[in-house]
Amino acid sequence: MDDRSKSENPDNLDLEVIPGWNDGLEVALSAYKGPYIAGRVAAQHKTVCDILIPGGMVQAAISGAMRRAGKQPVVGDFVVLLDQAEINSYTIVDILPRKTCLARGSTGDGSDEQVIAANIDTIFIVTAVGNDLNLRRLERYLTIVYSSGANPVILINKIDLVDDPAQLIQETQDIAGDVPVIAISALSKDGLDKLAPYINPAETVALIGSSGVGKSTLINAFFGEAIQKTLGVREDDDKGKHTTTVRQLFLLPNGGIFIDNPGIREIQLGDSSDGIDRTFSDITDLAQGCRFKDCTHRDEPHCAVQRAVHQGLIPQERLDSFFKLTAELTFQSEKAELGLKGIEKKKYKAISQGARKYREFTGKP
Ligand SMILES: Nc1nc2c(ncn2[C@@H]2O[C@H](COP(=O)(O)OP(=O)(O)OP(=O)(O)O)[C@@H](O)[C@H]2O)c(=O)[nH]1
Ligand SMILES: [Zn+2]
Repeated sequence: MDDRSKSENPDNLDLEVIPGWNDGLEVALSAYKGPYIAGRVAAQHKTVCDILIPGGMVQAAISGAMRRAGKQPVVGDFVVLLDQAEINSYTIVDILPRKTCLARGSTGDGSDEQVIAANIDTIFIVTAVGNDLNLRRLERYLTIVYSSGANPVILINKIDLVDDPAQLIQETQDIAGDVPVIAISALSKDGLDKLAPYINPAETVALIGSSGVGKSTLINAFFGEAIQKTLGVREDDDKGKHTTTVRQLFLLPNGGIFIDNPGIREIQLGDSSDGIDRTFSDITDLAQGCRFKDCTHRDEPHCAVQRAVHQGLIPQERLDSFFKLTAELTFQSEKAELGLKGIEKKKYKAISQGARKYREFTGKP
């Protein structure tokens, strides 16, 4: 194998296969005949991507045709590269089908969707005891993860700060359905062993959660040592100096893959009624029993959802959260359609009213 434009191999970058590669991708790639190879995007820069290929890391820009088609690879993508040995370069010519797709700002119709990362299998939603443990916020994150197609796992961090976490875990499990809820302390490393079943060879994981919940601490505690040693992205610039790129995709010792980047860290609710339906499957299931097909579950007669709330089967706060997330999606689509700034004001008014009602209802600040 030649080593043109390949980075120096820092640690065990001697990959024989592309991390996360599978038979389905092999089939997709087989449509390409000729000097094409596959790779996986490890980091995205302004004009080029760092791409893992068997044997190392290369940099490649996207082809003109892809640019014109508005196709932009993101971290985690499997791509097809044109290998132009004669001019010492690789060009990204296609993105192989994405299994999952983490996006923000979607209107649900895909028009202004901004994809942040692709092909993540499992997303750890990190929250922490104390102020951050907000069930409504968790519903929001669950919606994001379901929309992406990845499997959610909820982590309650900083468990060292409470005496008896049982109730917190139960409350969280109540809104989480089948989603695993795991109590951990990134600081004392308590419970970290329970994450292992979700980190499997050739599977890709990522963390989301608000600022301060302990994502960096967890990465250092759980992935840290492993990550420092692997996939150090070092490149030689043309003067032979090393430049360090921001790492975004890491290989774990068991062959698992971990993706971390600022876009994922900053993700907010973006997407798709599909995610809402799954997060609130209790409500959408009940809605089948409403008399009116277009029931809004607010004040229609014979509303099965309202009935369940009155019977105490569904907490009012959960229904409010459902309303809020649904309204937010509608808002995003309206905004995209009309491009009106004025809607922003309407939104903030509605949200602050919603928040006030929530406070009145729960007595929580
Ligand atoms: N008591 C306790 N503190 C923790 C734990 N994990 C993290 N912290 C503390 O929480 C603070 C925030 O942790 P970070 O790891 O920086 O949080 P983050 O989620 O990465 O925050 P951003 O970088 O803003 O996204 C730090 O002071 C940590 O030391 C834990 O398990 N227990
Ligand atoms: Zn109804």
